[in-house]
Amino acid sequence: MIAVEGLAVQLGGRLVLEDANLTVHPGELVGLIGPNGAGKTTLLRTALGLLKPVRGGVAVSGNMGYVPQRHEFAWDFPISVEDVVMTGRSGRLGLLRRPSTEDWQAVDEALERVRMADLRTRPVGELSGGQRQRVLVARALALRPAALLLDEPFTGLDVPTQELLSELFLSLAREDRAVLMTTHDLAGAMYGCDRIALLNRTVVAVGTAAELADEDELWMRTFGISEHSPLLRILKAVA
Ligand SMILES: Nc1ncnc2c1ncn2[C@@H]1O[C@H](COP(=O)(O)OP(=O)(O)OP(=O)(O)O)[C@@H](O)[C@H]1O
Repeated sequence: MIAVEGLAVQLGGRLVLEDANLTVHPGELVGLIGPNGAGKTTLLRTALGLLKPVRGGVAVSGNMGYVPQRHEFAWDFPISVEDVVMTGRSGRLGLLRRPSTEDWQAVDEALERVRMADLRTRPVGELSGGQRQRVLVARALALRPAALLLDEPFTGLDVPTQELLSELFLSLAREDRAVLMTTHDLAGAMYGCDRIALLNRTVVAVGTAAELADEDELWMRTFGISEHSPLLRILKAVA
């Protein structure tokens, strides 16, 4: 479970998150959405222990896997798919220890899970955007996490690839993991997630697509859009 409780985080002398509350249960995929600067990355970085809250906190039961934005990874580094996934075990490995049979088993499992086993010896620089995203997910899965944090996994991907990944994330959740994903693809999140959390300095609302689709005021306030925004119609269509 991922439990965000009364979370307040200050950056550069300014409160960027204030009294944020959100629970992600094992088995569910929750989409964290909000405008630029809403505090999505700040919330994830706090969950990872990289930022210290001024109040409240984020509690995670069990191992946590983190999938960073694709552009944060050095794809031109000459390294194979399986070696990148093995770096997900490095917390366990220590810097110098050789991978054990159990480490390789975990890597094999993770590669199978994202359907990348046949490309395991391929240099990562030769992969497509969708394949790279799968590699990053496998790397996070290599630690066999109970919770998974995904930071904007759909950015720059075509619609069929987004849909395949969305199915993958949902099935990873169904295997009893708590999965929290940030995204700017609002329609995709409404369609593909179990619940949506609207964030703008705090968690403004949490609910299923059906529960949130008709809350025009809420969307207008959170995203600063007008009542004529096509987004409002799109949300109703996908809910
Ligand atoms: N190191 C920093 N120092 C001061 N302010 C920061 C710092 N990092 C982020 N901020 C501010 O914190 C707020 C939240 O930023 P954050 O990156 O969490 O938003 P986000 O929702 O992830 O945005 P985006 O959708 O653009 O990625 C923003 O107003 C941002 O300017």
